[in-house]
Parts: sequence; C-alpha cells; structure tokens
Amino acid sequence: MKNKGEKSSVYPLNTYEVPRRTKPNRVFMLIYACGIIAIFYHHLTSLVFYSNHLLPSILLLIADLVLTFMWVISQAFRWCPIRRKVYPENLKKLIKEEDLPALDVFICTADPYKEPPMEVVNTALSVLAFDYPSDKISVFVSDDGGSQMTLFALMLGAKFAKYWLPFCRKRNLSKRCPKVVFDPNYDSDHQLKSCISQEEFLNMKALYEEMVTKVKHVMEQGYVDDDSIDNDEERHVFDKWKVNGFTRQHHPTVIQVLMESLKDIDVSGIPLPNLIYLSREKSKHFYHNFKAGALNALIRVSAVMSSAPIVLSLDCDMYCNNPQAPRLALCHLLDPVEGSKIAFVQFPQRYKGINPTDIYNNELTRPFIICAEGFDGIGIMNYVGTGPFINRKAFYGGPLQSKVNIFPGFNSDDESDLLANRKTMSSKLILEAANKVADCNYEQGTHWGLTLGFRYGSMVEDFFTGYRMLCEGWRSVFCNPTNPAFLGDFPISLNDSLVQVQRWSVGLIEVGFSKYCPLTFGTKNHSLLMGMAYSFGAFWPVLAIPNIIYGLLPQLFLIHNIYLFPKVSDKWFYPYAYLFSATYIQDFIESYYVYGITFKKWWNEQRMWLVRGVTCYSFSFIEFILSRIGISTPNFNITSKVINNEQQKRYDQEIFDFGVESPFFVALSTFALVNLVSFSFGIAKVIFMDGNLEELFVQLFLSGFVLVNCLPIYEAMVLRKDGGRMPTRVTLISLVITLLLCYATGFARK
Ligand SMILES: O=c1ccn([C@@H]2O[C@H](COP(=O)(O)OP(=O)(O)O[C@H]3O[C@H](CO)[C@@H](O)[C@H](O)[C@H]3O)[C@@H](O)[C@H]2O)c(=O)[nH]1
Ligand SMILES: [Mn+2]
Repeated sequence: MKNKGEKSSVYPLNTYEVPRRTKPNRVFMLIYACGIIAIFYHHLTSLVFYSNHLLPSILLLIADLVLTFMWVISQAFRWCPIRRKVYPENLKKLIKEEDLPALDVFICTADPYKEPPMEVVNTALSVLAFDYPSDKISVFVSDDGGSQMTLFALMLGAKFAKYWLPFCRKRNLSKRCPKVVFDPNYDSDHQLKSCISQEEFLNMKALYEEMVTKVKHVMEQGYVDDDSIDNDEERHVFDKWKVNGFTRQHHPTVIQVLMESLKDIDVSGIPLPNLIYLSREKSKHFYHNFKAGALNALIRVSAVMSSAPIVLSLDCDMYCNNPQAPRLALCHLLDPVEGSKIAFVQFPQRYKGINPTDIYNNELTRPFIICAEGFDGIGIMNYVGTGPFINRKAFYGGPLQSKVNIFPGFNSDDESDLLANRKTMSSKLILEAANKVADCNYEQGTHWGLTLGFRYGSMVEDFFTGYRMLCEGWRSVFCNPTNPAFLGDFPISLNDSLVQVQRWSVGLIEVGFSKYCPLTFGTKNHSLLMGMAYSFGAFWPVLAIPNIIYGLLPQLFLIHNIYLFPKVSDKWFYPYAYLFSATYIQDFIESYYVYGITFKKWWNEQRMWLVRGVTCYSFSFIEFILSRIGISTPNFNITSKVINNEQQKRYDQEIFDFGVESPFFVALSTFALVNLVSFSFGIAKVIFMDGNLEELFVQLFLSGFVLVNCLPIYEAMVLRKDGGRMPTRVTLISLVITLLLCYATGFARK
C-alpha cells in the first residue's frame, strides 16, 4: 500500500492509502476490453454471415451486451479504491470533551413478533453505553409495530440502564451489549474475568435475566398486564392501547420519554442519556412509506426534542460492537478541511454468527466492503441503511445552504418557544410539538420525502436517499475499523435471504428506471465515475438476464444438437475462454489475497450469484412491472430476527435450507434439472454416439459448470430426508417445466 493521505497536520484525524493493485487493475481493464471487442466482432460477423440460428444468437448477443454494460460501469470501483485510517486518539487534542457535538440515535423496529423487543432493548443499551458523554446522547426508538410490548421492554431497559451504564464505564468494557456480555460463549473474553468480580458479574446478570423473564411473560400474554406494572404512572402509559380500535395500522402517535438527561441519573450519580419511544400516527387513509416514513418522523421529532447536529441511524438488530464508534465517525465529521462537506460516515453492515463458509453469501463482502472502498476512492460512499453517522443538515438540502430550518412547519415565534423549552424534554409544549410532527397527515403538501429527509419512491430508501444527497453536492466517507462498529442479524434460511434480496432488487430497479437514473441524473449532477458506480448498484438485478440466458439457452440447444459457440480449435474460442477465466481468476485473486476470503467462501458467493440471478433478481423485475402497471404495490417484508432452532442447526452445519414450497425454489430446481439433463445428454453423446467433443465443448462445459454449482440442489431433491429437503411438489413441478422447456426448444430451432 502506498500512503497518500498523509495530512500536514501533526495530529491528523484521518489518512488514506491507495492499494498497489490500482495500476495493474487499469492495465487489466485494457486487455479485458480487447477481449470484449473481439467477442462482439465475432457476434456481428457470425450474425450477419453465417447464422442458422437467429433467435439464440440474438439472445446471446443481448446477454453479452448486458454483461459488457455491467462490466464497464463496475470499473468505477476498480479505478481508485482507497482504504482509510482514523486516529481517535488525536480527537482529544483538537476538541475538549465538553465541546463534542450531541448525537441523536434512531433505532427502527416494526414488528414485535419478527423483531423481539429484547433485541431492540439490547441495541438501545449498546448505544446508550457508547464511550461518549452520556448527556450528549439521545436515543429515539421508532416502533412501526405500535407495540405496547416493545414500549414495556424499553421501560425496563431504562431502569436497567441505571446500573448497566456505570458498570460498563467503570471497567471500560469493550463490549457493551448485555446480550453479548452475558452470552455463555463470551466467557472466553478475558477482559471480563480480569476486571469484574464474579459476584458483581452475577448480580448484573441476574438483573438482566429478570428483565428478560418479565418481557418474555408479556410477550406470551400478547399485552402488558397489570401485574407487570409497578405503579399508576406506568399503567397510565399503557392506557393508550386500551382505546377501542388501536391497531398496528391505525392508532394515534405515542411518544414516551423514558429517560431524561436533565432529570435522571444512574446509580453512580452521572446523568443518563435521553431515551424516547416513538410510534408515529398510523391511519388506514395515509400511505406510511415504510422505514423511510418512520425515519422522517424521527428526524422531525428529534429536531423538536434535541436536534443534535449528528444523527446515527440503526436497524433494531444492529447492536454496537465497538463503543468508540461515535469518536471514529467524528474523525471524519470534524475534519477541519473536509468535515463540513460530509453528509454521512458509513460503517459497513457486518453480521454476527455467519457460518464458516457463508453458504448464502450473507456477508456480501463484494458490495459492502470491496465496492465500498471503490466508492470511497471517488469521494462518495453508498448509504447502506444502518450504521451511518449523518450530518443533520444533509436532510434539508445541499452543503451550501446558508440557514437550515430544522423546524419546517413552525413559524419563528414557535421556534424560539421550542428552543426556550428544550431543557425539559417532557414539557407539554415540546411534547405537543413532537406529536404534531409525527401526525400521519403532517407531510401532506410539504417537501418531506421529495427534497427533505428520506426520499420516497424506492424500497431501498437508504440507497436512494444517500444518492440524492450526493447529487446535491455532499460527500460521504466509508469507515471500516478492524473491530466492527456494529453487528447485526441476517436471514439464516435461503428463502428469507432471497426474499430480502428481492426487496432490495425491486428498490434498486425503482431508482434505475426512474428520472433519477444514476447514468443520466448522477452523471450530470455529480461525476461520471459516481454515475457509473451508482448505476452498477441500481442495475445490479439486470444480471439476471445473462444469468438466465447463459444458464439455460446453450444447454437446451445442446439437447437438440445445435451448437452455438466456436469449436475448441477455432481461434474465436480463445476470447470466450479468456473472458470467462479472466473474470473468475481476477475476482478470486482480489477476494483471496486482498480480502482474505477463503476458496470455499468465494465459491459459495459465485453460487449465490447464480441462485439470485434465477430467483430474486428475475422475480424483482416481475414485481416491478406489476407495480408499474398498477396490479400490485411493493411491500416491505420485514426480515424475521426470531431464531428457529431447527433452521439454526442446519445453518450452523452449513446445510442448505429449502424446505418451503417457494416459487424461488421451482425456478431454481428447473434451472438445476435443465443443466443436469443437458450435461448427461452431452456426455452420453460424446461417449456413446461418437459426438464431436470439440463442437459441443463450450455448451457441455457450461452445463457442467452450472451442474457443479447446483450439487446441493440435487442432493436436497433426492438424498435428503430432513425438514430442509426440497419439497416433493416443488421437484415435480420443476420436472414438468423442464420437460416442457426441452420440448419447446425444438420449435425455436430456427
Ligand atoms: O415499515 C417498516 C418496515 C421496516 N422498518 C425497519 O427497517 C429496518 C430494516 O428492516 P429489515 O427487515 O431488517 O430489512 P433488511 O433487508 O435487513 O434491511 C436492509 O435493507 C433496508 C432497505 O430495504 C434498509 O432500510 C436497512 O437499513 C438495511 O439493513 C428494521 O429495523 C425495521 O424495523 C420500519 O421501521 N418500518
Ligand atoms: Mn435487517
């Protein structure tokens, strides 16, 4: 690595390095481009002069055009990737502790049954315990599930925090999420053993477990019963749920201040942070815009109650793993030169409990780390929904705006009243104003969702909003400390994982095929490289096209003795062989040597690329088209964070989980069967019918390649007996479709 980011300052807050591979990468781009040109030359000449098989030739040309388009725009990531380093120790030299900026943390939850309230409490406690002045932290939990159980759990969490925060602070614990500290597997951490007496540890654990038991009881009941409540004041809080007609989809705003810095202190006498529960108003008559709507309500409510200049947004399952996180982010946000231009500092999405070879590629190192370093090199970073520290100003317009009105909708008299009353967060005036901005009709006729706050119109509000901020002239930065700042949950079953990626894909396509298409809008409003990099994100799902064409077409035609590629002895065979192997080899070298991804992990990632291509990427196109013609509206299917023991066991043993009768699996099984039939036919032909291997080599190789990728699918169809096997109905339906496809190809011979 070459160090290029050396700052002249004696106490730099951050530097960056340019990896040595950048120049070789650019040379490689040139050679690779020559290979692509050769293939297109061959395509055109063979299409014009010799094509006996017009339809498949055109389809293969389309597949290559899409692959080329995606390759070209993806080069933005390889152009000048960088790796940053931060120096939080220098922060102290530049800014006094009492001058550190205040921080508002947003935590979103939406369903107590898919997102257990104890998870939310753990996440909240892990950030309340940041290594940061307590009275500068305000945590706002948004509950789109409108659940009294979640509020109840947070109430207990607030009581527990009085003990928990001093406990963490006194020992300077490196992990501050109670669930992690009290996990029996965490015992190995010597830090705990060396600095806490066994008695103290057990006392704290007992307090935690008492809270868990109470929450469990309430969850079993489905409501907060009188026995679980300590006093009338608390009882009164839950009266709101007793009103007739209070449902998840239809209820008034609930705002509850659970801890208030100016009033509440912990057991060591230090002020506690602020903790606020918010469930914005929901009405059947207003579209609520899912998470983006929740976040906009949070921006406004927090503006009224605390208006910290820096905002951290987290999903409820993303607990803080590194209490230094705010200081690491400040190393960028307080940078004397660049700081004021930065809209957000993004930490990568990292997960706990990924199995050793990451069978479903949940880690997503390619988009979350490798592409992120590429983005960072062009001065921007993709916003990934959870883990960004955001400059509050960026929600209200570009970096050059002179005065930001963070109280839109209030006149200046109201505004000064609010500021004067700010000291007591739970004052009537503040609560009334906060309730007003959380109303579901508040946004009517305003610019919220259009040019203010989180932008509506895409299921990936994070990708879309971050992108629009950058188009307004902001910069953003990627921060990836060795000790991950946040760790979250991920779907442990294949179907859930595909459902999640389908939602992302729909959201990305919504951006790609809108007037904000990064290829035009981004390029014009920012830079060519940014347009390319963001387009790669927005058009990611179009990889389904080459995937399906290359995964089915040559195979189906092989069965009908039609050969679509040059013979091995033909000189045109070489560009194909070169591009195929160069793509995989480059990808592997980069993954293995630069990012330490083992061969098995890498192979699983390649497999998931194929799997997603035939399932969620393609299905997302169908969903997108259906929504455009008004047949359906995309829905935010919340990923379940509840552990199913049997599924968890299979996941830990690295066994694929099919098990449900999902349309994804019909598509996947059909894909696997076509390749099995084609490969068997090809081999039989070479061995028994004296077929010419030279002629059918490419098609046979492609079938064999997909076949190797699909081995777990055949196993799940035939050999397995457990709950994760391929359902028989899915196998039978796919078999019928496979036979139909093989038969129908006969008609498309010409
Ligand atoms: O109506 C809704 C739906 C979801 N959420 C919250 O959104 C977050 C993400 O939901 P999850 O089901 O976990 O989806 P993921 O696919 O894991 O989320 C990723 O993708 C989302 C965009 O699709 C981003 O918003 C997330 O930050 C990012 O982690 C959770 O905290 C939910 O509580 C809401 O607040 N309101
Ligand atoms: Mn999630």
